[in-house]
Amino acid sequence: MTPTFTLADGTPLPAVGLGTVKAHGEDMTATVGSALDAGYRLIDTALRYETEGGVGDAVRASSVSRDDILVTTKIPGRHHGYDEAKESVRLSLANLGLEQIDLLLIHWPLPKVDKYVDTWRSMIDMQKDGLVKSIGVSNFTEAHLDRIAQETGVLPVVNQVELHPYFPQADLRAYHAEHGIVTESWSPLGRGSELLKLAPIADAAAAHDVSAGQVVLRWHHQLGAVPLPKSSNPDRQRQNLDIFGFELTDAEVSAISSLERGRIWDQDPDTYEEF
Ligand SMILES: NC(=O)C1=CN([C@@H]2O[C@H](COP(=O)(O)OP(=O)(O)OC[C@H]3O[C@@H](n4cnc5c(N)ncnc54)[C@H](OP(=O)(O)O)[C@@H]3O)[C@@H](O)[C@H]2O)C=CC1
Ligand SMILES: O=C(O)C(=O)[C@@H](O)[C@H](O)C(=O)CO
Repeated sequence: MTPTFTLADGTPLPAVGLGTVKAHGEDMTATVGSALDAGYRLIDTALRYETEGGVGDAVRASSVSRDDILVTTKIPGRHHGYDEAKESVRLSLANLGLEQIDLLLIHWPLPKVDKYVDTWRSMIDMQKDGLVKSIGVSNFTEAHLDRIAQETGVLPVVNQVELHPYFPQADLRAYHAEHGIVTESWSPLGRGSELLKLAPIADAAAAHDVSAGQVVLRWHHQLGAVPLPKSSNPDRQRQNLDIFGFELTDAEVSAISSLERGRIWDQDPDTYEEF
């Protein structure tokens, strides 16, 4: 069984989840189905990915109990605002074919649009109404988190952010730890880039007789973050979940963190917009 973190609202969150940004032509129902068979219990989707249908089909078809699966989805920029957020959830529930969203996130803060506080208020109310179990955010900076805390008194239980060896996010992780927010890592493998071939990662893989991908995902775990690797390949899915049988040394963790050079895609949450 995959270990879990406990969210501030008491919900257990699996320590690794499956990302579902779709490769061209991919059958997401098959991808999520094989992941559930492999032991994944946390599935990350978004209205914007257009993969909610495949995720929901796989969850409903699976022999794994619905209660044991945690489905995350996200409110896109086009649905920021109090009423718009409710419409977003109505669409997501219909796409997923599920009664409740387990973890709902604001996908990006879009500070220039300046509606993320209203969106957050709507999510607080939807949680009270039982449409949504846990509420969190994605791509929020410390300033965005401070603002929703000040204006609503409610902190997110999760902040899902870009995090990989090129961008370890030490300051934001420290803020999260101080405020009881669990860090989720998006693009945890740097999208399977040349990053996986770099010396500190390849050396640790050889030392522990595991793959480079497993080393990077274990590095996330030892930083206290929950990686959401995407793979449609059943062998890599199993490998990406199998990171709890070895431990990186402090020196290996530091060497991997020292690869830091910044965001890969130049998506600064203060300025980046997508709808
Ligand atoms: N909140 C946000 O703003 C964002 C959230 N996300 C979420 O994070 C998830 C993961 O991020 P993503 O950008 O997909 O990138 P990842 O870092 O997860 O990389 C995915 C790529 O790596 C390959 N891969 C998977 N496992 C391995 C392995 N062990 N060794 C080598 N290559 C591997 C995959 O190919 P293959 O399928 O063939 O295995 C795929 O091409 C997304 O799917 C999405 O759910 C992503 C971006 C932004
Ligand atoms: O995949 C996501 O969740 C996103 O927010 C995307 O915008 C992602 O960052 C991307 O692919 C941008 O090119």
